[in-house]
Amino acid sequence: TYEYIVVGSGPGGGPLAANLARAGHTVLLLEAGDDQGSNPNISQILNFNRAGNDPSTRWDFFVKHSDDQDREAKYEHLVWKKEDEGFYVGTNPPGNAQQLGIYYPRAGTLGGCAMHNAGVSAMPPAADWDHIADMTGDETWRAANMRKYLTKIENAVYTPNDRNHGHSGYLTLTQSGVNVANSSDGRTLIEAMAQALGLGNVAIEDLLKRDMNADDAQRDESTGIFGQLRHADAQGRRVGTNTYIRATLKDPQAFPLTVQLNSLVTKVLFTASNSSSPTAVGVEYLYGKSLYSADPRYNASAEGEVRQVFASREVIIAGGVFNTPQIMKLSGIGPAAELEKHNIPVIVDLPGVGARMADNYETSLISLASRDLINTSGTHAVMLKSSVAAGRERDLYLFCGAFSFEGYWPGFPTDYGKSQYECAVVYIPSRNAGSVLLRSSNPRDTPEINFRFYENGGDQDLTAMLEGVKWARAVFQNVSSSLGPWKEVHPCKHPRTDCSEEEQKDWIRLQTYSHHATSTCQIGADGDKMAVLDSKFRVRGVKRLRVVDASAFPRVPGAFPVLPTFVLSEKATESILEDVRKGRE
Ligand SMILES: Cc1cc2nc3c(=O)[nH]c(=O)nc-3n(C[C@H](O)[C@H](O)[C@H](O)COP(=O)(O)OP(=O)(O)OC[C@H]3O[C@@H](n4cnc5c(N)ncnc54)[C@H](O)[C@@H]3O)c2cc1C
Repeated sequence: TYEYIVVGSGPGGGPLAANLARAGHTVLLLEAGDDQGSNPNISQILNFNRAGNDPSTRWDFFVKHSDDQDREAKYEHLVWKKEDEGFYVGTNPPGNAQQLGIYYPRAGTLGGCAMHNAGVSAMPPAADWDHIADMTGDETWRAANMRKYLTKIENAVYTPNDRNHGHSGYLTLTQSGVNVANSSDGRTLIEAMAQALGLGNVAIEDLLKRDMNADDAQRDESTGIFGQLRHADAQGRRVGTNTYIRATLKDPQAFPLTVQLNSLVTKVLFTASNSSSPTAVGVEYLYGKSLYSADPRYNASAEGEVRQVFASREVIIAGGVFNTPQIMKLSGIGPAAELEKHNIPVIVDLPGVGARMADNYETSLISLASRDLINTSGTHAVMLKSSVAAGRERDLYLFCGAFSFEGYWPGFPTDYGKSQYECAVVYIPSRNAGSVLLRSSNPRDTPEINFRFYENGGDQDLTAMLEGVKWARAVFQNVSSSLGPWKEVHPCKHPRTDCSEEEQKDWIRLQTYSHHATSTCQIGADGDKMAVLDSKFRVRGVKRLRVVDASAFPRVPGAFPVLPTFVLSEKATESILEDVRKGRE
């Protein structure tokens, strides 16, 4: 028995477990994967594409983007399983290949997806935090209050003298900054972008030092070029979940944290399933390597050992956006009809579990210069406001550089050679139309995941994304140097230059990808039957159970969810410790 059991070690659960232990509580952190923190594919942030393909951390999910079979079949990187068990990627599969779906990577490892992501670290607009305060009436969610969690956890080495940032937290943030401008070709392109933004003779170095997380009242409306921030140190080593957990484990006398790896939690244990207020008392898990079928090393005949462990204070679920709702449903918390279909006894009928999933939409403009680009390294960000931007906030986040990234599939990304340059376009406002449903009651099966892209507000969203693409295209066309003429790879494939807006929108609609899913166990208002959590992360209808991960956000926070999830973890720590102080159950 431990005081707290935390399930999952990503940016939600990992720091929370460490924080509770640092506050003197006994904590068991259960993680389905193992520790690859010393594997260079994982530990060096710029190896993120290698990390995403590394079988030692990879969890392969295959999802749908819509309910429309024809549309799904046109996705250029659709994944199939061949007869020889290998993957085929494309729209013309060999005979007898089985359609798996659209690849959506997750990391099943100590540190969660913060161990294979690109590490881009952006605070959301104030409106995203204020939305939670407005919905729940809990004023502690106001953006003005949430800033303190960022300054507590961050070590903003890129801005050492800025007192509105923190410099002693566990989360080192670095900026790709001026390196990007060190090559003449990179510089030429950024200068063309500055020109397109009407920035006149501003020094490129100054633009690349702009802080997208500045504590500035105008921040959410300010557009233009920014340095890309990452949770990594100056040597490019990933910093965050894994490093913070390891640092906490170094002093077991002071910090009573136990990390149990290779432990797939299968359900939460309750006092009595027929009680009027069921109380979480522990979890059941399978102990063994690669027990989840998303793991490429999965072997169905290795069944693992069933174990139980108990919590005297609370159980906290932080399995990530797909696994948290799966664990909740397997435990009897979810839509009653779905649970009954799988013969799972209902503890609480909570229809919001696994519903209203959201994600940022992402597309890309890739073009090939007329010659190889020289010495271009790194990426920078450009934030824009489209014509459909709600209120006054910027709604497009572009990251540009000499790379190609077109979404995910086993073996991603493509490489169009040394002349490639891309601006990836992330659309910030998100829609909640997706779902995570149980395929079966077997905890080793992956759930059925459907994002239902563009189901709500699609035209408006596509208009905004196309504007991002058109902006980047105009930059390429206006670069006055030996780099042109450019050959566009997509959306308007060279040699065509006359694609209509509708054609381009159709291409974007079909080929949009994503990797920032959130909101499958949302915080919501009292009285909202779809709300899964209250504003203190407590699961409604049961006692001593919380969810602390990206599932909890009512919508995707800004353009990139990882930093907000680190912040959320800090807020949850405070809520839990406050209950201890006040002697609340
Ligand atoms: C390829 C990729 C790139 C990304 N790039 C960025 C980026 O640059 N910037 C950004 O802001 N965001 C990025 N993201 C998203 C971001 O990393 C996630 O939003 C964030 O990690 C979510 O944190 P989490 O704690 O909710 O869950 P996760 O990070 O998914 O962690 C969940 C953990 O729980 C464990 N777990 C799951 N089920 C069980 C179980 N049953 N028992 C025990 N353990 C379990 C998993 O193994 C995992 O370690 C990216 C995501 C992906 C997939």
